[in-house]
Amino acid sequence: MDTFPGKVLHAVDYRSAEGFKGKSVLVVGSGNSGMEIAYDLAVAGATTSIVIRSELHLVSKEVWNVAMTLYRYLPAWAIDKVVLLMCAVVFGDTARYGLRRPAIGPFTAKLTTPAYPVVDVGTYAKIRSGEIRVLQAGLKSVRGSDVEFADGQRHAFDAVIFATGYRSTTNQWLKSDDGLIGDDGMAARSYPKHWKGENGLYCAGMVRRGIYGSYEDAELIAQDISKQRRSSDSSKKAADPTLPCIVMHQA
Ligand SMILES: NC(=O)C1=CN([C@@H]2O[C@H](COP(=O)(O)OP(=O)(O)OC[C@H]3O[C@@H](n4cnc5c(N)ncnc54)[C@H](OP(=O)(O)O)[C@@H]3O)[C@@H](O)[C@H]2O)C=CC1
Ligand SMILES: O=C(O)C(=O)Cc1c[nH]c2ccccc12
Repeated sequence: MDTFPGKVLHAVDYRSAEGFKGKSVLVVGSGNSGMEIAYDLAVAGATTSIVIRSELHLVSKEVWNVAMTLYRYLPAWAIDKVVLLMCAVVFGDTARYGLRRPAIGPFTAKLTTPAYPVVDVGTYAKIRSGEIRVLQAGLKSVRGSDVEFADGQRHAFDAVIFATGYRSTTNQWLKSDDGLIGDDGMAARSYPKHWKGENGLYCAGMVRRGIYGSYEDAELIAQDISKQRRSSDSSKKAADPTLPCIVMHQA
């Protein structure tokens, strides 16, 4: 990227499409961040391309709301069938436009892997109309404003936005050796034994179980803190001077 003359930023620093109107912008990464940023850029009048190098499940907010509701009543494989059927009606065959679906169903994937579906905010309509161009191979090299892709395509861009995801920084600031946090900065132990460490250390939302997973952790932690307060009150001992510490992360 040293020779690239244009603007380069990571999604974390993206605020708006201001300054990108009329520019040719490459978005690298097709998670929820990349797909939302590509939409934002296209609406603002940027000539937008997005790198989608892997399979992904595109869903709509409405379809995913149904999936989350069905979780109380149906097993994951059945929810997958319902979701894929509804998505076929809403989107048609997404693979025609470079959005190939994984073999594993979207709900099974959410429960058993870190992969979360992409919730369409209007990006798909712009891909279908050709307003957003899909590039199906990763970056190979950059020479000046020319970007070469792994499939041999070459295109010139004025700006590149890396929506390539995040790493947890917990281990940079937290010294803990009780095995609560793993080397990757996420929970070391697996669900449902992941949330409570020693000496009032807890973690919430660190096992990639979505928004509802964070909410369950938060409830368990609040109950645990409240239980300890009650037991120290009843024995009339001085309150434990250790304050609880909660590490939170949404991924
Ligand atoms: N509205 C919402 O609900 C939103 C939710 N989120 C959530 O926040 C979290 C972070 O999302 P996000 O920032 O999108 O990150 P993600 O980790 O979800 O996605 C990263 C994307 O970058 C791609 N990528 C990584 N490295 C490269 C590379 N070298 N070349 C090409 N592609 C690459 C990945 O593809 P590959 O799979 O091939 O590695 C993937 O498509 C997720 O849990 C997401 O669901 C984020 C934004 C909005
Ligand atoms: O907690 C989760 O994993 C969720 O998927 C929460 C959720 C429920 N309905 C939605 C619709 C769009 C995006 C997320 C959700």
